[in-house]
Amino acid sequence: FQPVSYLYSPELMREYHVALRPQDLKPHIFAVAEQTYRNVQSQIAPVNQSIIVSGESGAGKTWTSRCLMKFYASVAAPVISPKGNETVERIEKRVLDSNPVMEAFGNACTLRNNNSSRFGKYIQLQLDRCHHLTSASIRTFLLEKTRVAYQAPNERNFHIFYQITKGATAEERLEWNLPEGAEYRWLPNSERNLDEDCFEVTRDAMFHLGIDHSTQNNIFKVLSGLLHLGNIQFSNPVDESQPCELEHKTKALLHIPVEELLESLRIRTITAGKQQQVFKKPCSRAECETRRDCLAKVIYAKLFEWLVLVINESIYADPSAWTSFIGLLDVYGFEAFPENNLEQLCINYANEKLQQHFVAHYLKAQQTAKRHPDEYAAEGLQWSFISYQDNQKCLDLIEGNPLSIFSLLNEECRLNRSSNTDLFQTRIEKALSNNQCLSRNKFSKKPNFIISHYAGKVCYQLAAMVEKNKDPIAPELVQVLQNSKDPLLQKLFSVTERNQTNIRPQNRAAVVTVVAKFKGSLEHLMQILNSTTPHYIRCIKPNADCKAMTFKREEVAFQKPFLTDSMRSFPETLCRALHWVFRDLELLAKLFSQHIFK
Ligand SMILES: Nc1ncnc2c1ncn2[C@@H]1O[C@H](COP(=O)(O)OP(=O)(O)OP(=O)(O)O)[C@@H](O)[C@H]1O
Repeated sequence: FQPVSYLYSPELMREYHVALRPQDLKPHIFAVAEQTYRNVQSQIAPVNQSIIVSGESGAGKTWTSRCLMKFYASVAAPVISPKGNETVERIEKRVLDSNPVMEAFGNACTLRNNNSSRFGKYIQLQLDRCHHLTSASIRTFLLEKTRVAYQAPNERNFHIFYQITKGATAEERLEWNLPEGAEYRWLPNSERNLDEDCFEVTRDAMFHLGIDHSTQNNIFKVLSGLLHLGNIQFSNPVDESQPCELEHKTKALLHIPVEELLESLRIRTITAGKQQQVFKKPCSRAECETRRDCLAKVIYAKLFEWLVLVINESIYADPSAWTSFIGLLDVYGFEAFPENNLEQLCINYANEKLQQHFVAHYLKAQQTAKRHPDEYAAEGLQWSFISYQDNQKCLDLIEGNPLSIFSLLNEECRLNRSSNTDLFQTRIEKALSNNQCLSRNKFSKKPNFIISHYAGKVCYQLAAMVEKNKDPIAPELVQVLQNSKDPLLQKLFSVTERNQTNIRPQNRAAVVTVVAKFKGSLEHLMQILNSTTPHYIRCIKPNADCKAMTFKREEVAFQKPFLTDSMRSFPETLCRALHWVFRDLELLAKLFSQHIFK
């Protein structure tokens, strides 16, 4: 939590790059980076490489990924600039510039980390025949879009909202409708100033990536519109047949006439009967709020998706221009909050998958090491048995066929059952009770289930989980966005985009659920990872309070990367010994400091 500049300096990069045997130097992420690069150069199959950066929230995954990108931008930089074109930034600069933009829009201050990535990222650095960086591509996973409209206590919205409200010039404030000192409900804890609030860095990077000033202006105006949308508050009408009232008057937002906007938020259109008759029904206050939040989330998610597309266009090259790649994976770490829902289930599922990948690779590496088979045989251990047992059980519970949490969640969505969570809890328990990874917090009144993950137990709340999985958007809301006169919104919600949004089906046609989409994209990622030579970097957080130069042994020991439940029994003697030595030392240290000195 304190930059140590020489640790990541260009000189040190060079030292690892030119070393005869980088592994003989001090352990460093540059040693891993250099080994990975040499693997590509050696051309031994599989030539393509991946570095999987893992660790809990705030441990340093994003920081490490940034350093790795800088390393390759330095050691694999192309010798000449592309076609001598001075107006285009060099590829390595554009690749590095993707970081501040993605972080401004996709990171936020959470309880665990001031700069927490709220999305997963896989970046492929593509190299030509001479192993020079020619291009790159970025794939993102599941942005936590709920954060736009809801921020947990003591957390913040995405950084970009603070950047525009703090960094806009007087003229821009006028143009973007962001008066000085105005208050926004969706901008909590804005009095906290973070390094991540720097607007200039984001703007410069956007410009280098080809997002001109006028498009930037448009983006920031839309973001300001979202902040104003969050200030719209509804109250119950005196006459229930009337739409909800507004607590304060509101002006036109997002280039949508105010009447049109309010109608879409407060009145539901129902099409029913054989003749497809259209009825209009005022929404309850809670429904109005849900629709308002939904509108903000769908806009922000589309904007983020579009930004990734623009960045990709800026760093893209035709596949004929490159021959190999190094992939860097930086996904959100394992999460266990006091309240967990669908977002955490997906994040932890991703981590479970990666852990399985790690365990499989680690075991394979051990298996191929000459001396090992006898050792295992002596202990009566079988490979196939050890590899996956706990991990696989947990994955079976989450995504297995035919019955799993995911399949039951999808079934609830398909049958449009979302309100009775008690019944859903019973259904889960009935269907999956034979899986030892499943349990329940019996002391909690709220319907829930507990999954015993490789990294620990997590209790998930069932309330709203089915609805989140459906992620529906009312057709009226899409329509209002399609009718907006805002050029960016027109682009994001062009009529052809219609099919890609989960418009709430009038009939019960299947919706593509969040978990189905997430599972699909993760499986695709695993296929890519499985076709590469993997390398792992495990980040360890020195203390949970993010304090500079503070190293808490107990907290560090708890993050031990190897001794997960499935690994504890393997290879038994070694792991058991290590595990107990570690624990005994901790215990002794504690006893020593607490009692003996006293
Ligand atoms: N090598 C380092 N040197 C100094 N500070 C560091 C280092 N690595 C991480 N940090 C500090 O820790 C903070 C958290 O790191 P980072 O954002 O990379 O965590 P993360 O693992 O990506 O977390 P999340 O899963 O929440 O996204 C950084 O903002 C920085 O202050």
